[in-house]
Amino acid sequence: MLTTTKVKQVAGEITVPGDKSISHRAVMFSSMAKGKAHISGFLPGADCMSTIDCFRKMGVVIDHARGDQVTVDSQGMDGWLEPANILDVGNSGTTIRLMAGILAGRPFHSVLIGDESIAGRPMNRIAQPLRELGARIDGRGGGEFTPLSIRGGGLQGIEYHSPVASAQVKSAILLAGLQASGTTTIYEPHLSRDHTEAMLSSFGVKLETFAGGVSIEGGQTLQQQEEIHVPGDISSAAFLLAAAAIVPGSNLLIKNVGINPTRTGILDVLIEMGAKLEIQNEREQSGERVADLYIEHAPLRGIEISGEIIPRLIDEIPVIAVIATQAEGRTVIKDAAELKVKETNRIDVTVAELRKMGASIEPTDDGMIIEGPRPLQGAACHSHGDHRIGMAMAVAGLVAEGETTVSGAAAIDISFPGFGELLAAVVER
Ligand SMILES: O=C(O)C1=C[C@@H](OP(=O)(O)O)[C@@H](O)[C@H](O)C1
Ligand SMILES: C=C(OP(=O)(O)O)C(=O)O
Repeated sequence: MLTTTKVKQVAGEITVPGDKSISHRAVMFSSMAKGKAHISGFLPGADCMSTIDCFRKMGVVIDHARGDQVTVDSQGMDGWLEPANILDVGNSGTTIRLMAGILAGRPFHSVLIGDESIAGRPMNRIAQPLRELGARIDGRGGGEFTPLSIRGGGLQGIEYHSPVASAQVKSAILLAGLQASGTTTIYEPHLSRDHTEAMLSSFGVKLETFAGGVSIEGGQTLQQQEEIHVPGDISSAAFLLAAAAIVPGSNLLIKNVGINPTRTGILDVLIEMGAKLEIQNEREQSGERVADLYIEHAPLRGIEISGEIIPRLIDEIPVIAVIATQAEGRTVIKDAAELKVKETNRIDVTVAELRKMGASIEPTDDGMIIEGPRPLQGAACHSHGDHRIGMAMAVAGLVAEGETTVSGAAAIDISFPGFGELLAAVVER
């Protein structure tokens, strides 16, 4: 259980754990390449540990002796063993969908399962295009749900128009396309995070990105990277930025955060809402933009958030709703129906939990509407097993009268181990 109470200030200089999306890909791509890679800044969260576990089951030697340091030693994809047992992705949507794309190209049989939350998340969004590429994929409910059974190999490139702006869909198809004959092209309605494209490029794979999509030529070999540096996760930084944005008198510096433009919607939103935010010391590291983020509290106003920005802040919406409760006026979040198929239905769960604290928040078909500012009262909140909900409610507790308890806080370890301790270190009571 995590408990928070009203604080006087949020202040300090901190770093946050490594980026989850980039950590997954660092393990995946160095396992696909032949040779040894060292990863620093790796996120030792439960989701990325699930990814490590899957590759170990195929014979890749992965050493994770210290928190954020990982060494991968692989024979390359052609040297992987057909897994003798099921591959368990735990709570990780990124692991199951990207693994499915990778395994679709392997000439063997594999079975992917996950936890209860994964069991309810849609898989035909990847299984159907992977079948078009030639993989044999089946699962419960006509292939929509886990367990997913994959018999891969013999792929042929396709052209695919994705109905959703999803990096997991795009990545699964690109990773299968890399193992197919001919060209694979994927079009997406808005640009989703492009860490797969960026990291594949640093492994020497040629991709062609253009407005609306990306193409990959099959049969290319990944060149092992000796060193991969993972920046701090902007999606984790978002909870601390939100805390500083809503608690009057706050000032916080978060160093070494990834600021890939496909992820910085939260920064655009904070600036538009009126927070004083500075992006300092911008630089490049392992093919990704990195910077230090400085934020000061300032009066906030409600805004509309919709369209192309949604995929650039999709995981930050629960905490954006928390910020909106403290902003003057109405915040409208639209075009975010994808929230319904995350670890929980994040529209319903965000609304239910924030209402317990006295927020004025209405769910809509594709988002939510929040009226602010509203004084919040401490409440008995629940993560519903969703890390981002747990952290969002803990942040809301920093401006609420009385005590806010978050049960099911263990889920926070999925993406942000040490969150409670870090938050405690920057608040002044
Ligand atoms: O590719 C990734 O690393 C991710 C993509 C997003 O999911 P979708 O692709 O389903 O939008 C995001 O919500 C998830 O946390 C991580
Ligand atoms: C949706 C998320 O992750 P995943 O899809 O990998 O489970 C998340 O981290 O908020």
